[in-house]
Amino acid sequence: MSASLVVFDLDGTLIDTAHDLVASLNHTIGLEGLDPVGYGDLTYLVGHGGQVMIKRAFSLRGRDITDGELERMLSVFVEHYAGAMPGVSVPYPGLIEALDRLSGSGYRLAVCTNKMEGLARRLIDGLGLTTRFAAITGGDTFAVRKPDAEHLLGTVRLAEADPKRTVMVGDSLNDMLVARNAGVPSIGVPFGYSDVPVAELEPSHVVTHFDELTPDLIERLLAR
Ligand SMILES: O=C(O)COP(=O)(O)O
Ligand SMILES: [Mg+2]
Repeated sequence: MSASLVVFDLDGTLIDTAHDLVASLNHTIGLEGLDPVGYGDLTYLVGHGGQVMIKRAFSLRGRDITDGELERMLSVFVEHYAGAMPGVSVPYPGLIEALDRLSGSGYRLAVCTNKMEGLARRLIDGLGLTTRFAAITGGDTFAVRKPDAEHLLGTVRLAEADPKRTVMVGDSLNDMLVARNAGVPSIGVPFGYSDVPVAELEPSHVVTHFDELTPDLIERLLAR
């Protein structure tokens, strides 16, 4: 039988990255004289990769940005963010226990994030979590990214698992859409960076704490 897989989004799902993202973004846009963004802005800014985050921060402040400026700002951001990693970013409560529980029951685990793969790997590595994952893919791993089904299906292939035995866990619209597009059940978490309540994104199921993420729940969703 081919392997079963639980795929996690990164920012706002596995790891609370809010403080470090805000610090590095504000460092970056501050160089251009923009007023800092706050934690409340992350629901609009995060989930589509670094470029979109910077572009949206500029638009929040009513400023246009050229492609050349964007490229320069992105490298400033990446250098600052990568240099501080893992900073004060931490796994959400109960995550490690949930990963232990799922691995212990034979599930493979993977990460599918729109963060650049290099940043994602550095963060996951800095938190000592790399060996837990059969695959880690980012917004620049494939030619497409979430919500394109191929980002998730490519992650499943790298993890050598069965898409029919895969569940996606995420905090935002792109996570629910990629799951739907790939034909896999989704689990929403309410503690991330969605701009609407996660239930409104119509995941197959919502867990409010990782204590609720059990092999039994995964099997119930796969049986539907
Ligand atoms: O916007 C990003 O950089 C990534 O966000 P994600 O991990 O929620 O996909
Ligand atoms: Mg997310």
